[in-house]
Amino acid sequence: MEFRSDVITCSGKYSNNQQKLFSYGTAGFRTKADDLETVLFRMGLLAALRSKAKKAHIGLMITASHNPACDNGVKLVDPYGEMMVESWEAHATHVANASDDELAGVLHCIVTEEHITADHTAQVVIGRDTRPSSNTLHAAAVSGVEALGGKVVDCGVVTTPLLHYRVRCANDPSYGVASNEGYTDKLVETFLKLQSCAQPATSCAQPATSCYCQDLLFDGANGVGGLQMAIMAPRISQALKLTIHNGGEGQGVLNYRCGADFVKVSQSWPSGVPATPGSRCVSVDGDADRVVYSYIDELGAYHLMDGDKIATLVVGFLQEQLSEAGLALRLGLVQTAYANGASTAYVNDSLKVPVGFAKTGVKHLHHMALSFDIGVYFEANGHGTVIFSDSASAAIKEAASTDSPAARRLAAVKDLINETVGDAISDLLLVEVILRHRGWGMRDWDAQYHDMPNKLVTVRVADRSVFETTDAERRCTQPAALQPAIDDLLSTSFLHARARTFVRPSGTEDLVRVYAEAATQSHVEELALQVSRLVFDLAGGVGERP
Ligand SMILES: CC(=O)N[C@H]1[C@@H](OP(=O)(O)O)O[C@H](CO)[C@@H](O)[C@@H]1O
Ligand SMILES: [Mg+2]
Repeated sequence: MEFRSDVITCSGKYSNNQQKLFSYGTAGFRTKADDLETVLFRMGLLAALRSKAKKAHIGLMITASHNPACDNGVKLVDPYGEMMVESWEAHATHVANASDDELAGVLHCIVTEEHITADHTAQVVIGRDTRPSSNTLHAAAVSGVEALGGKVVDCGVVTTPLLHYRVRCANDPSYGVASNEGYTDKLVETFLKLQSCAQPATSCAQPATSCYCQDLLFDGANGVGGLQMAIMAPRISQALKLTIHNGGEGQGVLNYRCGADFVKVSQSWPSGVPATPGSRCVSVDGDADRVVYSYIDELGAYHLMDGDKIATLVVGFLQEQLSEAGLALRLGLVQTAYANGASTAYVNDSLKVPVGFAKTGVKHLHHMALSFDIGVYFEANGHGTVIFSDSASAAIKEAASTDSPAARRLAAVKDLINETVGDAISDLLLVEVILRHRGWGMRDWDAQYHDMPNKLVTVRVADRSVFETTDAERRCTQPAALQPAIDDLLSTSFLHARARTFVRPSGTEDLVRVYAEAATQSHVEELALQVSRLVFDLAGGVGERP
């Protein structure tokens, strides 16, 4: 293939004039939007090459998720709607950082290494979020795809999970209709079907005694999730009465003091949503791939229901349905080190469902979840979904053709779930199906287990690349002196505090994260402080010592 320099810079319009180095991380490229135009053009080029390599539609999503409105980002999506394979992340980093003169050489190397031939016309499915910069970046990405003779399927302003769905359907029509309406229809219709057949479970045999409440406040983070929900809410109102706040129609600032990330990190109610005792709220993030719930009890106290609470609810439900349907499928949960220890203990000890631990970042969780017949995976921050193996799907389908209500419910639940990636809207509909089925109010759900007090803090160091971890990031191997010092702390001052702590470098920001969990809040505060100081002292902390 030929890469003429005027073509691969769009006659100089997309030149690399930057000193800045980009790195394709856990969430693709993510930084200040002003720095990204050439990167987006080049990701258009790369997406076209990936499409040629796979002879399939490839996805390109323009978003910076929960980051501030001034940021933006891009990530590529592989044919089945999954995150782009790790081996191409290095290609992405090389392409983004090449000088204009180097670029043709870098693209040639990719073509050779990946055995790409010119015979397939590239097809790239592009979506963008509501950020002001997304239009310009979209134009750059389209130009990149077209520069290599590729075709663009433009999804417009969509949630990240909708884009993943569109890519999957474009390559695998059995998954659903490849349009934005197809996604909406699939979720709406399956949800309504499930709500009508989800009778309260045996523990709550009388519908009259159900504590389930149909009223739900929706916090859209002032982003694209609110727009999508505005389309769906009227169509599901007979089963779920959603009131949309922070809806993304331009009245509030994206992700500012609202949305799933704000709610999880600050453990507080989102601004822009009326806070009245007894109310419950679901928050999604800026691109609607994460979801957390909150409620205010009758006494006015705030409660967070994070990704761990959602995961345990889903695992318990699936386990019960599998058993009722007489299906012996291997169900498992995948968490990260950030999962609250009480949630892990609940799933392991009470539900007797195996729990695996993966590194942070959904691609790692997704990969591990594939080892189960039905793999549930969730990050504590609310990003997660359920995936079904082919054999599990076939077994459920077959059982559903008999008159087993549980098997039919499982089959419908599988349709409601977006298996490609965590999907805030699909996940929240699933939560509502389960709560209604169980006849549960928020307190019932919350009572499954009680969170251990915990704290997540950050420390700035001169060079976070000196950190190395093992055991799903739960232990630090470099800097060498750090883990022994942490172990010493745990076996002395915190010996009887049921304490757990770990340190890992962020994959998305220039800092190191310290997580601490213990029996009491004061132990947690002290542990987080002591470990932060160890990091600062032993790993080149910069700025003020914690
Ligand atoms: C503790 C935490 O919430 N970490 C987040 C954050 O990763 P870091 O590598 O910790 O910066 O961003 C990731 C991408 O959105 C998300 O997958 C992950 O859960
Ligand atoms: Mg997100």
